[in-house]
Amino acid sequence: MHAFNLQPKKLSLAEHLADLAVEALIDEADLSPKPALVDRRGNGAHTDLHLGLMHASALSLWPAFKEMAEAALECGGIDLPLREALGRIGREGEAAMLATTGGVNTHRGAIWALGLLVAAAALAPESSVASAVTLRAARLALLNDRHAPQPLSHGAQVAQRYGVRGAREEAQLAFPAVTGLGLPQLKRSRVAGAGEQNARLDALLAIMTRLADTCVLYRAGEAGLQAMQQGARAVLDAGGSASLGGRRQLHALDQQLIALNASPGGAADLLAACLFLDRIERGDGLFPGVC
Ligand SMILES: CC(C)(COP(=O)(O)OP(=O)(O)OC[C@H]1O[C@@H](n2cnc3c(N)ncnc32)[C@H](O[C@H]2O[C@H](COP(=O)(O)OP(=O)(O)OP(=O)(O)O)[C@@H](O)[C@H]2O)[C@@H]1O)[C@@H](O)C(=O)NCCC(=O)NCCS
Ligand SMILES: Nc1ncnc2[nH]cnc12
Repeated sequence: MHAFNLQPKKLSLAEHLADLAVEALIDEADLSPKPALVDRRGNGAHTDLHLGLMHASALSLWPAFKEMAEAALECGGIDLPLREALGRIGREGEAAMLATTGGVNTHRGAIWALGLLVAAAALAPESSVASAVTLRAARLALLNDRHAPQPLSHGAQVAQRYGVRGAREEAQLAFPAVTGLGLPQLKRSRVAGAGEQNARLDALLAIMTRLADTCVLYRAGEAGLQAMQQGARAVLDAGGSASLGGRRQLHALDQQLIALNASPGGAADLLAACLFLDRIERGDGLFPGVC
């Protein structure tokens, strides 16, 4: 074989979906300036995370996403064996992530959301509208994985204390923060000429206006959640990330959330889900070259 083989590699559908999921995670991590999150500027409200670690974590998840898509293709329908296979692969993915990051939780919520969406996309590649993919993902999330451990996670603790819906319910409801807030805002900002990076920031902010982000609640309580939701609303009301007024509000929100130690990690995961669905919906090279 030639040292430089410039022929594009033919990807299987599962490999292609895994590529799209990892690209969505890397695009989310790189997007800047995100309030209190890790980005190209720095570590936001985090002491144990940095951009290189987010990239390494995203790359470590490629085999898990590929395996989830393969499991869906093999099962061919929404049933308990598929749900339990996804749970097992998801837990293995979490272990690979923790081994890569030295024990830091970088993408737990993203494995859950993107894992379900990758499987849902593989189940019916011809039905790639976001609302259809998220509905299939919800049907998977509603099935009870009998082997799932029941740890007292941050999300579970916060759900008990504040009675909010977390990552599990977001998926079971077909990702309303993504289909009802993030994706519509992404499209609106693009149409308004905001530019791609600003449109993605606006999508993140739209998600933040309403999400009960259990990371924020765990770290900063209800005051932190209120600051996140109201601050995100203020950026959008001031004209969004592409406007000077919006940028001033965004800077203020970044400072405020860092001071409160309130990192919106759940919203960041859902932005990655939004970018994944956007690519699938637009068919960005989804099937050409895929075997
Ligand atoms: C069903 C699970 C999602 C478990 O959910 P649960 O709520 O019980 O567990 P958590 O461990 O709290 O993880 C949920 C993660 O989801 C993100 N998230 C938060 N709020 C929402 C929301 N409203 N909607 C959607 N997603 C949300 C968030 O992930 C991001 O934050 C992570 C950092 O969070 P945290 O651990 O709290 O970290 P820090 O505050 O930084 O901790 P310290 O440094 O202070 O210690 C980061 O990783 C982002 O990803 C939540 O963390 C599901 O995970 C599950 O059951 N998994 C088992 C395997 C499985 O079945 N997989 C299925 C494969 S498809
Ligand atoms: N960019 C980011 N910063 C911090 N936590 C995250 N969880 C997912 N993406 C994140």
